[in-house]
Amino acid sequence: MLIDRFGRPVTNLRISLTKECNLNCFYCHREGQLDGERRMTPEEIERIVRIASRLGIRKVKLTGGEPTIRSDIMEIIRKIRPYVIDLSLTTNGTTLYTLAEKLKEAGLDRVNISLDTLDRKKYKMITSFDVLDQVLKGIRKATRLFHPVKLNMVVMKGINDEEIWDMIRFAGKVGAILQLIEIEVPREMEDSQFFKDFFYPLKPLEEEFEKMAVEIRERKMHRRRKYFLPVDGKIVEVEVVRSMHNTIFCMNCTRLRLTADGYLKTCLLRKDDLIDILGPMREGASDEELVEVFKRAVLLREPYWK
Ligand SMILES: Nc1nc2c(ncn2[C@@H]2O[C@H](COP(=O)(O)OP(=O)(O)OP(=O)(O)O)[C@@H](O)[C@H]2O)c(=O)[nH]1
Ligand code: SF4
Ligand code: SF4
Repeated sequence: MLIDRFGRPVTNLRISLTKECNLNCFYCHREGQLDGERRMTPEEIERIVRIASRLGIRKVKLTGGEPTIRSDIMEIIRKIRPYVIDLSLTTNGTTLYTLAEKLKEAGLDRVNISLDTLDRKKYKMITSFDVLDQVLKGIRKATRLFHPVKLNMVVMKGINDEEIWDMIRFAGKVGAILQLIEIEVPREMEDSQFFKDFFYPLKPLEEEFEKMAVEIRERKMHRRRKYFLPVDGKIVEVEVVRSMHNTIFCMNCTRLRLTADGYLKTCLLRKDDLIDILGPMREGASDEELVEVFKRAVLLREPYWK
């Protein structure tokens, strides 16, 4: 197993399949990617995942941009399936209505779907596209096929903070877990107008959850807390993703990232941490040499907030 200088094991790989997206959310961080031209093929992704699995990384998350806009998405899933024990995908949900069954057949275990609002006008304002109905249909289909399905709500002051309880009820109705996500920015953006305008702290809400939850669980990863809340005669699972200035979150970060253009990346919020793995691979590096590339990336890892 790979363990970094801070004693953190690396057990997950987040693979961005493309930085392109069919939506245009105004807060999007595109997984912190730069504008590279290269793109990994399914065979190259498979080889990287195979080597990662040898090193104890058995959980893989496919992300973007929007990962399902790649026409070879099913091939990628089929190819990496044998090396992985938890294969998940984070999507904006726009394609799920048509693709969910095929994703399942290809071997995907579960999906996380972005959904910031249930209001059609607001959805369009946030994403620039009037496709809320299409996404809701996709969510309903996904909940019939995958367990669990998580809904990702980025909470933004003055935009959707008043909808949190409606979203909790909606998650309960469709049988999904709701993830409430605090806006996160790198240090250099903390004084930005964007952060000042939209940051909505989730701590007070967590205190409310603590009082009413019938059960609270803490995940190993990021030590994120999950609250089981009694709402409308159901128990709804709500997970809180609160990363800004959260040293405990970063000390329990077990992820390595792989950008769509083939660089290992150690942290969502850093820009100085890219280690090229696709380049050496295309120049004929052996598996052993690629293991060394992984080890170099792991050496660079450090908690962002510490
Ligand atoms: N700072 C930070 N934020 C993260 C990290 N992982 C996820 N997030 C935030 O959480 C959001 C949702 O992440 P997802 O891609 O759905 O995955 P996840 O919830 O972390 O993963 P699972 O719980 O395993 O499904 C992301 O858009 C980020 O805002 C991380 O390692 N660091
Ligand atoms: S759906 Fe996700 S990747 Fe696409 S623009 Fe919105 S936040 Fe970014
Ligand atoms: S170190 Fe912290 S900010 Fe960076 S990816 Fe891990 S949890 Fe996120």
